[in-house]
Amino acid sequence: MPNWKPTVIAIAGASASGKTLFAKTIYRELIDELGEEGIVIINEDAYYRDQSHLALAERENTNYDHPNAFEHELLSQHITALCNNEAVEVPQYCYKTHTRTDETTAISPKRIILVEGILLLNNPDLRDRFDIKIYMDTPLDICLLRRISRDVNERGRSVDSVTKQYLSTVRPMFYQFVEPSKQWADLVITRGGKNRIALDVVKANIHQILQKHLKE
Ligand SMILES: Nc1ncnc2c1ncn2[C@@H]1O[C@H](COP(=O)(O)OP(=O)(O)O)[C@@H](O)[C@H]1O
Ligand SMILES: O=c1ccn([C@@H]2O[C@H](COP(=O)(O)O)[C@@H](O)[C@H]2O)c(=O)[nH]1
Repeated sequence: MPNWKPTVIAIAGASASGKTLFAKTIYRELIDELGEEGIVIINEDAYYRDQSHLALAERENTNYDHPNAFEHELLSQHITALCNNEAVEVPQYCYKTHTRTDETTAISPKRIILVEGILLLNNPDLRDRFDIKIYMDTPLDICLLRRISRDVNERGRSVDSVTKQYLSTVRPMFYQFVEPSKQWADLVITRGGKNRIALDVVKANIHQILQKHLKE
C-alpha cells in the first residue's frame, strides 16, 4: 500500500471550452517528471451510458448534455476505488456510434488523477470526490466555433447536425446545468486551455502536493 492517496483534480466547463487541451497540456508537461505511475487523465465522456440496445436513429436523439446521459455512479465508484488503491476498468465511448465499445481501459492508482468533463461539478456526490475543482470559463460563442470544427473533423458530424443539436440541447443544458456549476469551482480559468499562467498555477499546486507525498 503506498503512503499517499491520489489527488483528484476535476476540470469542468462547456463543451469545447478547452478542458481536454488543458488536461493534456498538464499531463504532457509533467509526464517525464512523474512517470506513467504518476499521472492519468479520465474523461467523463467515457461514462456516457451504454446505448447498444437502441437503434442508431434513437441514439442520435439522446440528450447528451443532461446529467442523466452519464453513469456518474460508476465514475464516482471508480474514483473511490482508485483512492483505495484499487485498479479500475474505464469504459470506452464512441461518438460516431453514440455508445460504448467492447473495450475498456485498465487504470491503476496514480498520484495525480485529472478528470475532465462538462457536468463533473453538477453532481454533489462526484464533487465530494474532488480535491481541486476547476471550471473553464470560455465564452460560449468561441466554444461553439471550436465545437463545429472539432465535431466535423473528429466526431463524424455535419455542420447541420451540430447546429441542430446545439440549439435543441447543448445550449439550453449549458445554461441549466453547466454554467450554474461554476459556483462550486476553486479556480475559474478564462481564455481556455492555452492560458499559460493558469497552467503554471495548477502545475505549481501539483508540485506542492508531490512534495507533501515525499515528506509523508
Ligand atoms: N485556446 C485555444 N485556441 C485554439 N484552439 C483551441 C483552444 N482551446 C481549445 N482549442 C481547440 O478547440 C477544440 C475543443 O477543445 P477541447 O480541449 O477538446 O474542449 P473540451 O474538452 O472542453 O470539449 C479542440 O479542437 C481544441 O484543439
Ligand atoms: O454521443 C455523443 C456523446 C456526446 N456528445 C457531445 O459531447 C459533448 C461533451 O464532450 P466535450 O468533449 O466536453 O465537448 C456534449 O456537449 C455532447 O453534446 C455528442 O454529441 N454525442
